[in-house]
Amino acid sequence: MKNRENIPKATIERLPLYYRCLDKMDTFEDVEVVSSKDLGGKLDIPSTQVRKDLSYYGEFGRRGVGYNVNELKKSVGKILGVDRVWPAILVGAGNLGRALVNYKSFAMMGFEIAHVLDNDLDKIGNVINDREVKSAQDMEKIVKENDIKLGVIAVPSSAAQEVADQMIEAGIKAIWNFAPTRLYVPDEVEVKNEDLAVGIVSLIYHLSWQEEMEAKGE
Ligand SMILES: NC(=O)c1ccc[n+]([C@@H]2O[C@H](COP(=O)([O-])OP(=O)(O)OC[C@H]3O[C@@H](n4cnc5c(N)ncnc54)[C@H](O)[C@@H]3O)[C@@H](O)[C@H]2O)c1
Repeated sequence: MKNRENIPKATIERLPLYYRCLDKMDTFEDVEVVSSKDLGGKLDIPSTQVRKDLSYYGEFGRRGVGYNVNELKKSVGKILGVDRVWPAILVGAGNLGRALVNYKSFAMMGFEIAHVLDNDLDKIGNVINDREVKSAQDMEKIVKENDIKLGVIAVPSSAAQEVADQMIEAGIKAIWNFAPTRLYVPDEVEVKNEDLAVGIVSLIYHLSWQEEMEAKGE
């Protein structure tokens, strides 16, 4: 395998797509062997790119035969680290937080929201998908006792930085941030921002552009 630092970001971002596709073929479609052309075809990725992406991590499959789906799924899962389930804390048991805690398929992606925290006394003690909402004041204790590295932020933007700081202080190393705000974190902490509004605004942009074209008769 190449030094991980030299692997292009785009390759790393395609790996979860390969993994999800291979998992679907393996678990639900009973596919045993797949070619790079067929795998790429399902994801709109050229076969040459599929082979190049995988070649960064080793030699998989056999020329002219293809990849064993189950073996490649396991290998890609191991590379991604989803061959085990990473426990996470989620802070903010509001509308979005509840939806995330109720989502059942995160385990397949290698993580589980193991603890839910909030600072609202009316929410602390409530149960969401078998998890009791705990006080955000207990964050450090929960993170340390359970050796948790992953945190999910589902609080309003105004509270997101404060929550991120608390998470980092407690020992969290990677943050999945749903608050539409930039977080300032030390270099060793990884942040993935999930700004849902950006997706819908770009769709609206296309709709309004189409309407403008229709109005002009183009
Ligand atoms: N609801 C959605 O569909 C949606 C979509 C996109 C983005 N978001 C973003 O997700 C975040 C949450 O949205 P929501 O609709 O669930 O809001 P919400 O008001 O329903 O829930 C926020 C929760 O965070 C808790 N909270 C606030 N400050 C806290 C703190 N310092 N420590 C611990 N808990 C704290 C509140 O008590 C509340 O339970 C927001 O940043 C929002 O912009 C939400």
